[in-house]
Amino acid sequence: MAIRFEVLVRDRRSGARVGRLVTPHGTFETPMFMPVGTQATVKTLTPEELREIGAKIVLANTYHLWLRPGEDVVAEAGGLHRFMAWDGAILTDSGGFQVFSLAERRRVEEEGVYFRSHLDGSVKFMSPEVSIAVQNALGADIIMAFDECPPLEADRAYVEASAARTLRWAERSLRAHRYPERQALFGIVQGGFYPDLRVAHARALVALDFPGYAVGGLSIGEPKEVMYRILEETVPHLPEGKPRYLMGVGSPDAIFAAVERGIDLFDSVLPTRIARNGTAMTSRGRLVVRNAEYRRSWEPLDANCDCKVCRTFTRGYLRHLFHAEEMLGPRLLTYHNLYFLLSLMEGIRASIREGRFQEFKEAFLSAYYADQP
Ligand SMILES: Nc1nc2c(CCNCC3CCCC3)c3[nH]c(NCCc4ccccc4)nc3cc2c(=O)[nH]1
Ligand SMILES: [Zn+2]
Repeated sequence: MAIRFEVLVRDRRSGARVGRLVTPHGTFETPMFMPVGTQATVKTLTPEELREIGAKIVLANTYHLWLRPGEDVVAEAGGLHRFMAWDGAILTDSGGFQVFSLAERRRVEEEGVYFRSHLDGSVKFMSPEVSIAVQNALGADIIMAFDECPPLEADRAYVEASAARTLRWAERSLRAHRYPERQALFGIVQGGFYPDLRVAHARALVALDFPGYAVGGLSIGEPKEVMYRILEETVPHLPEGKPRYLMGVGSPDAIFAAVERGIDLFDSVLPTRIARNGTAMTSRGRLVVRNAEYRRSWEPLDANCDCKVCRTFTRGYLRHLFHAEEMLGPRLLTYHNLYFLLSLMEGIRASIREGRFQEFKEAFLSAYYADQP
């Protein structure tokens, strides 16, 4: 078994649960947030810093690494873990979503997707077989089936046809997978915002007996209530004893809502992306360090955070770094934002264990969104 998962504690008032996920590169408890390291690096941080902040599993991207440096190069280095010197767990996305969100002029066929590389404009072709071969070469502990995430504005007919094709692609992904004993292949549930299509797709994927399941096709601009409703309709049809991964979600409110609907794993570029733009996530909401009000502020980013950044630097200094365009600015905010999210996950796990998840959620969200309308 490439991975083992077991539910340790169930919340009595919601679908929230604490689980334990065992991988060849470490064991950790869920719910868990997975920092995104698209091009084999969580931007600006070293693997040692990732360990310091408590990261247990990071994401890398098939699409990017296939185009550059090439999966053959990474394989020659001994695989992703050796290449990036990260001995924790790694999950690679299948590249489907990135083709649809990055490449220009793409064409989706039964065979796969033709598109132009965003790097040099050359014509490329990606399919379940190509995606799985690349993910097998990269060597991540968890890999994803090749899927299509339909655009937000797709109509029911398109979504239905796309989900049916994604199901056929899921079967092709399973057949193409060469190392099921050491890389766990997760299926990805699609079906747009149509509960009946979601349930049918979930059941069909469950019949294929994947070791874990992702809920895809969400967090693409739909209202949060729509996402929450789709989770309510979909998650109950996924096996209780297998991990559930909600793709592309990383804001505190959405994380809480998804945890209480039974989600175990999350990923988002949000904390690292806004950090590089100078926005910190703090216990009292977002804080834009560039603001003039912090020019002479000698307090930490977050008085309730015990991370190295909050124990060492002040808001005034961080504001200066961003105004001076010093590279230390994005580094320090990335370090803090990931620490903040990873400690939020620790708080969620503890609250589920102690039967006070709802209270923890209300207290955290009222402080985090206090000043916002
Ligand atoms: N295969 C697949 N991947 C999806 C992803 C990518 C998840 N992160 C991958 C990492 C691997 C490397 C890159 C990312 C998604 N990300 C989002 N929303 C993110 C929205 C967002 C965008 C920017 C900022 C914040 C939120 N929805 C997603 C749906 C799917 C999907 O159906 N199928
Ligand atoms: Zn901090």
